[in-house]
Amino acid sequence: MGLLSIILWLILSGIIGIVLFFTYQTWKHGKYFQQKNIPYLGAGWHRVFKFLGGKLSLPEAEALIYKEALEVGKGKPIVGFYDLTAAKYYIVDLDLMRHIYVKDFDHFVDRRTFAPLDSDILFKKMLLSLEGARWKGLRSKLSPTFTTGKIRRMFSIFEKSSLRMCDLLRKRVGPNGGDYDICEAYPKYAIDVIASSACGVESKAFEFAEPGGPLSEFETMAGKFQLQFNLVMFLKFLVIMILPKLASFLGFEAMQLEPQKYFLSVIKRVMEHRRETGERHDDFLQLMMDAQQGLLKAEENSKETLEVMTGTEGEAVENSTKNSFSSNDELTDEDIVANAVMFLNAGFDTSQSVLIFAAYALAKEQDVQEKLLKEVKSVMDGAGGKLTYDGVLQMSYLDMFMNETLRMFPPAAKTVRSCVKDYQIPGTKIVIEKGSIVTMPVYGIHLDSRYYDNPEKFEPENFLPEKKAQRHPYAFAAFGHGPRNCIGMRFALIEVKTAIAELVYNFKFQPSSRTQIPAKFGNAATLKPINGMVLNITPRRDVE
Ligand code: HEM
Repeated sequence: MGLLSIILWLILSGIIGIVLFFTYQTWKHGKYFQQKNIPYLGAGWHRVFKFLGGKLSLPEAEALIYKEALEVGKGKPIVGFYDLTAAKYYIVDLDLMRHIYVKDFDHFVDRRTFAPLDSDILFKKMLLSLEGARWKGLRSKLSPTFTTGKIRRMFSIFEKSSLRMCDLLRKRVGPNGGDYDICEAYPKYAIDVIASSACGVESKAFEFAEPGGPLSEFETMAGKFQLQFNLVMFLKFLVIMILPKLASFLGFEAMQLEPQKYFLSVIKRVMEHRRETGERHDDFLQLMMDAQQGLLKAEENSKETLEVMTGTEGEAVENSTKNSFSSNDELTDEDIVANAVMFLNAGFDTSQSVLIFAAYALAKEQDVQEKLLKEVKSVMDGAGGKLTYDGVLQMSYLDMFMNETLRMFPPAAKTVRSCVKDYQIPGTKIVIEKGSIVTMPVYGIHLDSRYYDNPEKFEPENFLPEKKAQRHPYAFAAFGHGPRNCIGMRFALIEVKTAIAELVYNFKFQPSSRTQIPAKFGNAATLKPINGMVLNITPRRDVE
């Protein structure tokens, strides 16, 4: 037998081995759910092949899983499913979600565990990936930095960056307007805001804005964190999830090492400079440095800090849950740097995603844009054309508009929890065992006609106070819920509202002949259009 034949046999045996492995796992998990009398969705090979063949984007796959889960579940609150890495409980009932997110949170403190790889130097210290008591300690330390008072002090950062973005748009479309791919401007805005507010540095994103020219170093490095799922990435993550030791041996990383090292050195330098000079700034880095010194102690028990910490407003959280957050852990310099990078990463990707689809919705729904303009103009004209923090809070239609954008285009299609102690589903005999993974759909419920009359239609009125009051509060989950929800929610909402208010005040958005309607999604980690977002944008003369 020649060498070529041996290689071919080895490859063939490998493929057969992999197919047999996944087939066995699919069957094994099916048995597991069958014994528990839980409907089983299987591994969804049709979805996997369509996704790998480019026929189904990640968000579309999520929407399909939800649809199939409702069909297979036939009214049951929970469905079993195997995602090629583990068996998962898929929750389709909003009351059960409330239990998992909030009421019985003590059983679901962690996200999905996957051992951080040796190469991920910062990842393992980030709030996003920490677990148990260490996560609780850090969440309690970071919560005072995300209250509205702190965000108000950062407003000048949003304002400055949004004006820079308007200047860029004017340059690109000229005085008479033209077609423009908004996917160039929004990452610049998002990185400019988050560089100043999280890392205490200027991103220079708007200074490096020659068409076709290089991006600033900061923007380039942040861009390297953005994941695009293709076959290679899919296989890499499969190995990281199933065989973390092999992944470490092969030098795989969940988060790219080059930008981790870059941001580590940039932020450490800023911290050293501040310590040497005593210079202070209104940003997260300063707040974390203050927390390290114990200077935020007085605020740790304020009502708003508790709301940020537990992700709840007016929702009952067990006292045991609240109390378990207290921690004497020191905040180290490494913790500060890791979490500044995490804010950068979490804020950069999600905010630009929301802004892209907000602009798309404005262009497509001209009546919505007119209503929004009316509100923005009345508030900003009253302040001499200036946007203020209080002005943004006054804009109730803008608030509804942003929520509707987040409903139809949530950057994260699902949330995940890991069960940390056995949990009996209320009213049933079903026990979710410790170590199991629980998935809560976001995109699916946002498009469910049981919760929204006309879910495919963009209608900010869905968020009128009376409509919200009639709806289950968990039918909207763009920021997740409960103590493990998005800690940056308040910050993110002001950030995107500021940008949209400035843009609507200064420009008219219309579809161009190159606008893809309906929008088609790509396979980035957060919701993104597949081929950019070209819109027709015209400066409004009456505000020049
Ligand atoms: C519109 C923008 C944003 C959206 C839609 C968003 C959405 C989310 C979602 C869905 C989660 C998971 C929640 C859960 O599991 O229940 C999350 C977690 C998180 N987000 Fe955001 N996010 C946004 C912006 C930001 C910003 C600007 C920051 C920081 C400055 C941030 C920091 C975080 C952190 C640290 C976590 C993990 C919290 C924890 O594990 O305790 N996010 N976000």
